[in-house]
Amino acid sequence: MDINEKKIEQQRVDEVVSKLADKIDDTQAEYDRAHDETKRVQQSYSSNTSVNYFEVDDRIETSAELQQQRGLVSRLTENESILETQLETYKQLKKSPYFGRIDITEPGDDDAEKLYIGTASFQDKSGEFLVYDWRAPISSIYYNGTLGDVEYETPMGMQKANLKKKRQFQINDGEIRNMFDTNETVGDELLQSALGNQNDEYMQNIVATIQHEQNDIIRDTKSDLLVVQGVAGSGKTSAILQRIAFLLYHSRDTLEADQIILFSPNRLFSHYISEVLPSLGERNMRQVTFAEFISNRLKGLRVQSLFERYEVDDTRSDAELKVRQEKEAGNFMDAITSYCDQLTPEQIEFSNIGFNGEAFFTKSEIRKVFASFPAALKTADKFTKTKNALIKQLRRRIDDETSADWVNDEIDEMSNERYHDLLEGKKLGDFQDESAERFYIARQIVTNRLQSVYDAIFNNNFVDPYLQYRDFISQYSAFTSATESEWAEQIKEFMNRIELHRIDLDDAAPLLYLRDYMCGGGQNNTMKYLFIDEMQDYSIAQLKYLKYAFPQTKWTLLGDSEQALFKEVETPKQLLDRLNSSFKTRHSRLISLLKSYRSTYPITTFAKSILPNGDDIEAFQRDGELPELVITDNLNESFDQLVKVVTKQQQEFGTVAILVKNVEEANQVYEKLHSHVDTTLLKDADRTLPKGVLVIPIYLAKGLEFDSVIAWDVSEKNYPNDNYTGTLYTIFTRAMHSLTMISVGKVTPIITQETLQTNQIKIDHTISYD
Ligand SMILES: Nc1ncnc2c1ncn2[C@@H]1O[C@H](COP(=O)(O)OP(=O)(O)OP(=O)(O)O)[C@@H](O)[C@H]1O
Repeated sequence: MDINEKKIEQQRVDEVVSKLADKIDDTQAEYDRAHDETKRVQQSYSSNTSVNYFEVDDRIETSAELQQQRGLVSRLTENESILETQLETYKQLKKSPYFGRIDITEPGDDDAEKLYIGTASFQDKSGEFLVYDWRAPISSIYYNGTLGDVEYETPMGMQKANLKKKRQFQINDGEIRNMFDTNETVGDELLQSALGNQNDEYMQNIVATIQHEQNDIIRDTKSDLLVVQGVAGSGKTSAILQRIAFLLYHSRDTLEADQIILFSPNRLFSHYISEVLPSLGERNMRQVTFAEFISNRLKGLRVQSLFERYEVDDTRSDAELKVRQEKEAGNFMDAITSYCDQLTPEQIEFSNIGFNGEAFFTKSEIRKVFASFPAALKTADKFTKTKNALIKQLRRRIDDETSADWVNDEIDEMSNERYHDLLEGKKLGDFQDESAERFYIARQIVTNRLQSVYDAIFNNNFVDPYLQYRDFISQYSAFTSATESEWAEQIKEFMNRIELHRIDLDDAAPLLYLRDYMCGGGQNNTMKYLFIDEMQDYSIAQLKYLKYAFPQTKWTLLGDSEQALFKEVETPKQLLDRLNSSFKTRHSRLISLLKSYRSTYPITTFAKSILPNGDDIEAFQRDGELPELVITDNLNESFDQLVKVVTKQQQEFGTVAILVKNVEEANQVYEKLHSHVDTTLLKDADRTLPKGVLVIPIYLAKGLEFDSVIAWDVSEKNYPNDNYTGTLYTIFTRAMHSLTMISVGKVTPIITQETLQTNQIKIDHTISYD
């Protein structure tokens, strides 16, 4: 490109950077002022709380004043945090103000307008946009349009324009490192350079290089159910994160970050992606793993995690697997719905509500209340009415108790502070006289004492969901592929686990659904968007439960049917058919991503060769070494080779991940390795991903990537059949730059002779790195 052109662009960058510097100074001053103000109010707030509370009037006035002050402090803090975010955004922009430029003409106007696009928008004092946010409607031209006539969507409808030029920049610390004009979505040069970098502790945002098909996912605002089937490394996770940032911008008046929930595969992954949204000036959405979410709702029970389940999967009997398959199907959940709809009072497993070791409400009292409502009402409505009736009875008993001696004694001995706390929210004039106030306080005391009874009613603890689930299964079992005795055995096991306060993953979603649907609870109506990454790891029953739990959400499901661990690979079509028959949504859309960006060309080419439909996957053209396969005669030799490979890889790469099948293997490899090389063994509970040499069971490495991957023991013994294709594929595709496989003896049949002969990999029997 013309040297002069680059000079002109650098001048513009300098101007923008200088204006940003001014803006940073102004915002910093404003922030400092806001901070001082908050501090001042907070100080006067704490001195106000120490006034004396002896006189009734004073007491009540203080309470009202305090509330007002609390409101003021929270408004000031909010203002302060807005300024802080702005400051952070301007500082980021100053380093790299933009990455793209588009020159467009509007219909009827021949003068081309130059628009610069960056991670956030920036206006000068006159209000002129020096940088457009990448999410602004007009910026979509940068991602979608090729030169010529283009259209972009605005709140007022589609607009036309003519795209004259598209230019890309790489700007670091205010210096243009690279710039070129392109007609593509985003030219390969920039992408090459982004992908050539070494792996980082945190995932990076990709806004400068978003690809056309990824842009479709990011900017979709119409679908209620958006399903993305994307091959490994195709940018699914990246796309969801930029999508969240886009939605927060697009619906900024109506959508908050905590109305978005992302179900992620594991905690390491949560940490790995945690910086993407802040780097775009947005707050993180809520993030949770499915096991965490379920455990929260089943307090008191230890829910089996997906990892624990993988660990015991090999030991499951056929009967267990058959029953499990039934429990994971959509039909099972549908049957729960009908079962609950038809329950009679006699069939419901009520239990006593206790207090101080005695029954406060007996189950027969509760059943009687329940049965008093019209049979035609929905079961959940009858539950709500039952709860209201019980709460009414509880209130009456509270009123009766307020004049008890113990209550009077407690008031007399109460400190002023406590008295004041109990008066919280009351205003001057709310009480007629002192005895009314005393009655109010007495009521508060008894209410607090009986809080556990109230909680038990509120939380539906007057029904035993486990016995109810057992009853449901005993009715359901007759109509399934498993025999009644097979079911009976599983129910027994289920009840045994409950005794030990444990529950298997496949029982958790149906049990919760039964409890919540029957009692009419467990729904979150404020959440607006739900994202599920690695959707292939969810059963339809689990998805159905989430659909019930978040009825008002739009769904984005992402996954790769080929990366299903420890089960046969399901074709995308099969997976989608299952989803479609369960999610009867009005606007659903399927987007397929077939291009893989993460790994080098040779790694992707090899990895896809083990898949039945691998030919559909397109490898991004990035050079690298051929994957290497080391075959040894025995375990000891394999460990020796492992040490050599690790030592060599370490010289070149920041992270070397040894990916293994399960915890047992992880321990074994770690034990052998750590005396030779500094090694970290990663466990389920780990939340951060260190650099260096790591040993990780594959299910913990889902969604992650590493500079160099060593696939441990890819032998026939370890991966005997097609059930492991998805597992191996997931392992291979974690590698960004280098992949080495070590096999103790004969290689797994998943890597076929044909693959081995087609010269896409380097095979060594005994390799030496001397
Ligand atoms: N448009 C892009 N620009 C730059 N980098 C990209 C782009 N798309 C994807 N990448 C990079 O490719 C790698 C894989 O992306 P990501 O993890 O989002 O893929 P994925 O489909 O979720 O993968 P998997 O299913 O294998 O976990 C990441 O390093 C990501 O930064």
